Amino acid sequence: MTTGAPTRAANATNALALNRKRASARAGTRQRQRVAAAAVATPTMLRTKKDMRKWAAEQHARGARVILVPTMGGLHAGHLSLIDHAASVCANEGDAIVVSVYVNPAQFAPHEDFDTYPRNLDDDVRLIAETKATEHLAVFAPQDMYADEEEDDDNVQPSARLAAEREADSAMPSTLKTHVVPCGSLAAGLCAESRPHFFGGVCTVVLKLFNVTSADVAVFGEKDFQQLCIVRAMVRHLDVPVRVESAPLVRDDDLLALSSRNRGLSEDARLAASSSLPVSMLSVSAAAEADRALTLPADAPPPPPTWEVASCLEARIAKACSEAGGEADYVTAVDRETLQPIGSVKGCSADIELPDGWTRALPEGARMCAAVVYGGVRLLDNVAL
Ligand SMILES: Nc1ncnc2c1ncn2[C@@H]1O[C@H](COP(=O)(O)OP(=O)(O)OP(=O)(O)O)[C@@H](O)[C@H]1O
Ligand SMILES: CC(C)(CO)[C@@H](O)C(=O)[O-]
Ligand code: BAL
Repeated sequence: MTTGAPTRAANATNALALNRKRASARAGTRQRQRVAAAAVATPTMLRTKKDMRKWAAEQHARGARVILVPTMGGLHAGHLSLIDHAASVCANEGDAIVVSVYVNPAQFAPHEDFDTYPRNLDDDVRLIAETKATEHLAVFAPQDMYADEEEDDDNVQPSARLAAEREADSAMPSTLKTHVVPCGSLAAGLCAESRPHFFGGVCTVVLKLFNVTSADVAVFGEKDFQQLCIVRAMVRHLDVPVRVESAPLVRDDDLLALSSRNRGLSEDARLAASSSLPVSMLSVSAAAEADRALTLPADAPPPPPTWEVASCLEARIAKACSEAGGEADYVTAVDRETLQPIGSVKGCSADIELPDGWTRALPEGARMCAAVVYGGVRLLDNVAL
């Protein structure tokens, strides 16, 4: 950045400090809730769709709502913040929370990390139990997610059933003939470009989870911003009777967005990632916030065109990441509702000279989204602009 750099740097530092303060306040809230609910029992384990449906029916029969927190396991404080959000923001007294733990084969391409994705159900259940989020807490870790119940009736030999479950749990099952594939611009760019199969797999399993859990409310994290937008759209377009709630992105102490895949980073890759991706993202976010508050003299030059500002910010983040050894899959400023890019298709130089207050050219509701690969691990981040 060229002009006003000290102010922007100070703002970036403040934003980082604020982020840490918020994280610690959230941890404090969680701690208080744990103390308040210290007598709560361990969660109910549900391993089949049938058991899940029975538990949900029992909750509804006593007048409670079912709040679903879908995850793929490998739980960390980002996931726990969703459970906190479910308990402290979404739930009324007596409502039930079910956390699903399922590594969904349908959202992985054959060359992706399905086999090595972190799986440790015992640890996950322990962490969920420690939240003591509510008295009515369950873990749904299905062994028969893609089993076809029409075919899978009581006459099926146990060995055949086991084989079907293994298939369903280890690869995209050949029996799955119906998929939910989101179309349109929300599912056209960002992650969909390098993972074209991804959102079809996500929507298929999320709709199945909504149906099997009979969820009234479901909580998703803003860390997976495009996923959240696509799930919201699916619910609207297919009239799914579930209220979708979102919880803010949670960062680790080194500011990296918490993610199950972070545990695949080597020490060097972790340092490279944390020193470039979140720092550059939070800096541009802080710069945009500071510029909006800036009072410019009447004779100040007009800001450059929107596309140029957005492209320049993208280029600066991509440059910071690549200098640290990251490989940007995308760094794209989008409208937060439509996910339409607001930069230029061609992009621009990271070093372009721009006047004071220049990020004011950005439209309301712009969001910077990025996916960057460090040491073979693909990390997501996004910030408001
Ligand atoms: N750091 C985070 N802050 C807020 N929500 C998060 C965070 N990490 C994950 N979530 C949310 O948790 C839910 C389950 O995500 P998932 O189990 O895929 O975890 P993940 O850490 O995102 O894993 P991955 O490494 O595969 O991206 C999603 O709604 C996701 O947005
Ligand atoms: C929503 C989800 C649990 C579906 O498998 C997954 O995509 C995730 O963990 O974000
Ligand atoms: N949270 C994203 C899950 C995935 O990458 O498959």
